[in-house]
Amino acid sequence: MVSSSRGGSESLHDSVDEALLLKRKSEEVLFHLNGRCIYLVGMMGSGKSTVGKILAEVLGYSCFDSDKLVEQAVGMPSVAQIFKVHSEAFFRENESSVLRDLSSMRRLVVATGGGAVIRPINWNYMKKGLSVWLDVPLDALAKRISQVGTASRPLLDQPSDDPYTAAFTKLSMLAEQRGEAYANADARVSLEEIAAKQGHGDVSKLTPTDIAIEALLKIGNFVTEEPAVHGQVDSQSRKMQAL
Ligand SMILES: Nc1ncnc2c1ncn2[C@@H]1O[C@H](COP(=O)(O)OP(=O)(O)O)[C@@H](O)[C@H]1O
Ligand SMILES: O=C(O)C1=C[C@@H](OP(=O)(O)O)[C@@H](O)[C@H](O)C1
Ligand SMILES: [Mg+2]
Repeated sequence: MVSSSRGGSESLHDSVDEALLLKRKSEEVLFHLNGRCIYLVGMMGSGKSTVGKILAEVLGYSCFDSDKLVEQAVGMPSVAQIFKVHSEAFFRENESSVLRDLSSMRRLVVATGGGAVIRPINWNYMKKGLSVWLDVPLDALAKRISQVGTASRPLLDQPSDDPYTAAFTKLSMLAEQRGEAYANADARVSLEEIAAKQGHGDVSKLTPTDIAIEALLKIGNFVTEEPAVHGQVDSQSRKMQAL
């Protein structure tokens, strides 16, 4: 579990509170999910792989990272190498095959690659489950990526004296090209909204656990508002049963 940066007993209480909140929220959504998979979408560096692991753990789901599955399928150690030896188009074909295979499975959290949203066929696969967009301001993405480096992200990997500005410029171009593609997701988790709710407005203070809690909240809103799914009881029927 990722704890906040505060120290001593305050930090311990925060961690316990977060863990309890995560558990409670996951129990609330599990019934309505009825085994459906969760697909995390969002730009490079938005935290899909990191938050995916937390969500899978609390939901008792398995976590898969589509980039890793493409590496396995192709038999190469990194996405960067696949782009270099083959091409982006080859990577995208394999990414779609991986998403197709995953779409017939249940109880998975899938951290997709940032570009998975651009192919309509991938949405056919992801719509078998529930998709969640991690919406992170470009400035925060560029800061994260310039800290960890771009070696594993070939679309951002250009030599530069100013890694932050280089990442920011390229991410802005990609965001423009991808337009509204991320907004096809069933639920949106906005880091700006979470930071505003916490009263500080600083997205860099949000832990992956904060984001996972918000994701469960948004998933909960989606699943309780959708029409009843076959074999499931909708929220109205549950209220009636409780009377
Ligand atoms: N909430 C967060 N705050 C700070 N750094 C984060 C947060 N979430 C993820 N990171 C870091 O940002 C980088 C990108 O995260 P990752 O989960 O790999 O994103 P994605 O899979 O969306 O590209 C990683 O180094 C990760 O440790
Ligand atoms: O946005 C993209 O087009 C890409 C995102 C990467 O995944 P992450 O979003 O996990 O970094 C990876 O699939 C590849 O480098 C291309
Ligand atoms: Mg990732």
